[in-house]
Amino acid sequence: MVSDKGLLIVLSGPSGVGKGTVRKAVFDHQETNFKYSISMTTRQKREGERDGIDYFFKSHEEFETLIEQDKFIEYAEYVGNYYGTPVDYVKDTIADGHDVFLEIEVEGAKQVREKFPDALFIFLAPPTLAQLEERLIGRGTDSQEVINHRIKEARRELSLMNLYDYVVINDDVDTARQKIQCIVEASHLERSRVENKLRKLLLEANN
Ligand SMILES: Nc1ncnc2c1ncn2[C@@H]1O[C@H](COP(=O)(O)OP(=O)(O)OP(=O)(O)O)[C@@H](O)[C@H]1O
Ligand SMILES: Nc1nc2c(ncn2[C@@H]2O[C@H](COP(=O)(O)O)[C@@H](O)[C@H]2O)c(=O)[nH]1
Repeated sequence: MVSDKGLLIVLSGPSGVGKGTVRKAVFDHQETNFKYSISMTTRQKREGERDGIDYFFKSHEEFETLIEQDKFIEYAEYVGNYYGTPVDYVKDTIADGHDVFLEIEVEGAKQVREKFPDALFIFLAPPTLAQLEERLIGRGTDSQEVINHRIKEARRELSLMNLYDYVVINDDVDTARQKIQCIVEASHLERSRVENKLRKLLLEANN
């Protein structure tokens, strides 16, 4: 029985689609049981980003040592940098009964699927590629060269959205937020239903 455990929620989608924006809207909107797993990365800190809040910023060497020590649930190289999800935080937080949100790219999500088949996989898609590029430009955090590289990755990532349990189009932040909340709620209800059925079957088998 796993009913006292939290749900692992994986939110993927191309860079700039709005994963962070929508996730913050979900967290701000309701009293949640959600926790956000802060990733580790070797990417340079952007203006305004804080270590331990946006990411845990690591050197290349530090990250590779953590890989050797098996400290990640998943990790991937994306546009020249490593990104990874710390294993201890996720396992402990789920065990404490909290739902944990991961915001990760698709290669990492595939690794999570292998290790946590019961996790919930949601793909956030842009209305169009042109709007995705506009969002990346509008965010003002990356050079045009990096944006071009991210858009190239986005084409590949969009071709893999069928691997996810749900696809939500982020045309409007509040609508996307509501859809994600409904999906999470429905997943909890479904999990309770299956667990109740299992419990009943076990009771019957023991009598
Ligand atoms: N529905 C939307 N309509 C218009 N702009 C949006 C929408 N959602 C997010 N944005 C804007 O798009 C930009 C990228 O959003 P955000 O940083 O949340 O993307 P992300 O998917 O988390 O990116 P990354 O994966 O690179 O961290 C931001 O400037 C944000 O304000
Ligand atoms: N596989 C993982 N991908 C991650 C993780 N943390 C973030 N990301 C994804 O990387 C890209 C780029 O992020 P940015 O902050 O440089 O814009 C984006 O798609 C993120 O979702 C992680 O732990 N593992």
